[in-house]
Amino acid sequence: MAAFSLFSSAHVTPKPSLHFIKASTSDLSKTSAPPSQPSTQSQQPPLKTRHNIREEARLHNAATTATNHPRFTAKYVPFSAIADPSSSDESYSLDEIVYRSQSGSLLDVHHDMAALKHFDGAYWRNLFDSRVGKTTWPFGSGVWSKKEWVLPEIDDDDIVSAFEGNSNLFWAERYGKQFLEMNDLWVKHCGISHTGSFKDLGMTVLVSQVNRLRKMNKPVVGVGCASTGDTSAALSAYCASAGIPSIVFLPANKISMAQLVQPIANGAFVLSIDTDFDGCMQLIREVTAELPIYLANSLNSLRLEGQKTAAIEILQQFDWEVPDWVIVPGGNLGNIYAFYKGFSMCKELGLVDRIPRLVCAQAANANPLYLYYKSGWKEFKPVKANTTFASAIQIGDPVSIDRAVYALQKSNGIVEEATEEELMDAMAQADSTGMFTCPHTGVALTALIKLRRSGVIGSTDRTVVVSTAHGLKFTQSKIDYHSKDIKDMACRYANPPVQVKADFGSVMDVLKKYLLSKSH
Ligand SMILES: Cc1ncc(COP(=O)(O)O)c(C=O)c1O
Ligand SMILES: N[C@@H](CCOP(=O)(O)O)C(=O)O
Repeated sequence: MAAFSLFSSAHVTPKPSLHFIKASTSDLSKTSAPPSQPSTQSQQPPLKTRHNIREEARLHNAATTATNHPRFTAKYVPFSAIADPSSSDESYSLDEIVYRSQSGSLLDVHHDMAALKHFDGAYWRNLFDSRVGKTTWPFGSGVWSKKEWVLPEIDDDDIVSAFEGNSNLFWAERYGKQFLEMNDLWVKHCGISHTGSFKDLGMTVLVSQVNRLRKMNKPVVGVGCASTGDTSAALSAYCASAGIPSIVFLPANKISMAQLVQPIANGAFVLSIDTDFDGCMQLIREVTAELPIYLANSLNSLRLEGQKTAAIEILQQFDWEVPDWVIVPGGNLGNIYAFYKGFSMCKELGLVDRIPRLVCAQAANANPLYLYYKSGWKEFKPVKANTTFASAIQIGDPVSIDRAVYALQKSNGIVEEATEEELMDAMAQADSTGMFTCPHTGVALTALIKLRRSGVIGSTDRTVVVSTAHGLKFTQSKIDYHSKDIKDMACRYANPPVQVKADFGSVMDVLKKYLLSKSH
């Protein structure tokens, strides 16, 4: 009770106003500089006199803030109005604490596209390319290197970043040739990241905005999420780095040990709740409506602004050539929309002339989107999600269902599903060619296998599979598979260790047998 009274004065979430609140004059002075090329090495002070990269950014911004460039801005609009933002006058400043529109629909971050269009596609391509691989604050991050398209108005000093993004786009040469007769297959390793999943891309944006809100004395005491393990890991790491309290709701016994230990190690307040992810999501929504805890799930559209940069990055890594297909595993369904948004902004702003076809891949044990797609988008029914090795997508009532449908319809997309055996076999096959994938990537690879077999994806189609988490977070599933310790699963690609006596003869015998099996 005492704890409750602590919050009573800050208890009420400020009422969303109908109109976008213009930044105050003091805010204006904080707005980002117009896009400019980062200083070259020779313009920088010699290493000895450099303070730190935040200070350098401050000095640089002070020197380059000019008035003859358009000011880039962004605001929340109802998701239902994204196709035609002028059809609704409902909008909110990103400095408001609001997650839903008046009618209860999702929100979207809408950028002032007219201002961004003052620069042509070549300008943006060159600007983004010029920032890759540098330590210039905050552009060393793959997310913040696209700052003008993400959170254009945030002060560089408020940004909380681990220089996330810029993840490896891996040419899956052997996997493609050996299993799929493909020569242009790529895996975007979003899991090779600070906390081991793509969630870092969105969380740097959300926690940076929270940092700004707290400096503005907005009522945000902590940040909270429901999670299947990856969102909570990212939230707790970024909050810990900024000194902001984080609160995570986890479904008891439904996430991997490696994921569970991440928020614990980063000092989050961890609630293990006897329900599933959908139950935790419901609870965090109720709690964040009552307490000054900012909601960090992808229901909050800020997250998707960071996640969309993975799509821009893919185009950049292909030297702005557009792949034919991008396959993304889907759970709460924010990410598939984030990819669509990244690609479509690149098209609208002239960086590329088309967008790829998107495939969303679900586990058959948690497949509400797949069922909806198969019904011809007639009727959406949430499902009770069953246990799956792809535990991070064990979600039956995805919050971003409308976003996902929009993304798929606009990209001539497809939804596929993977059984437990299919996803584990696909993961094991990929690993056997040198990757170390997570089961969710196994779901995406299964979608690819099915679409190749049916001829929908051709052998020369340039295809990107999005790997969403690091395999090291899911070692128990690999141990079970390679021990052939999974009920009703053949584990056809298991590679268990060979027990051998500690004498030369026994070791030679097994080695000769092995070498013989490899010699033809
Ligand atoms: C590893 C992993 N892959 C895929 C997903 C699916 O992403 P989304 O919820 O945005 O559909 C999640 C989270 O849900 C995840 O943690
Ligand atoms: N896989 C997610 C589930 C929640 O998704 P979110 O993108 O809405 O936060 C997780 O790791 O928690």
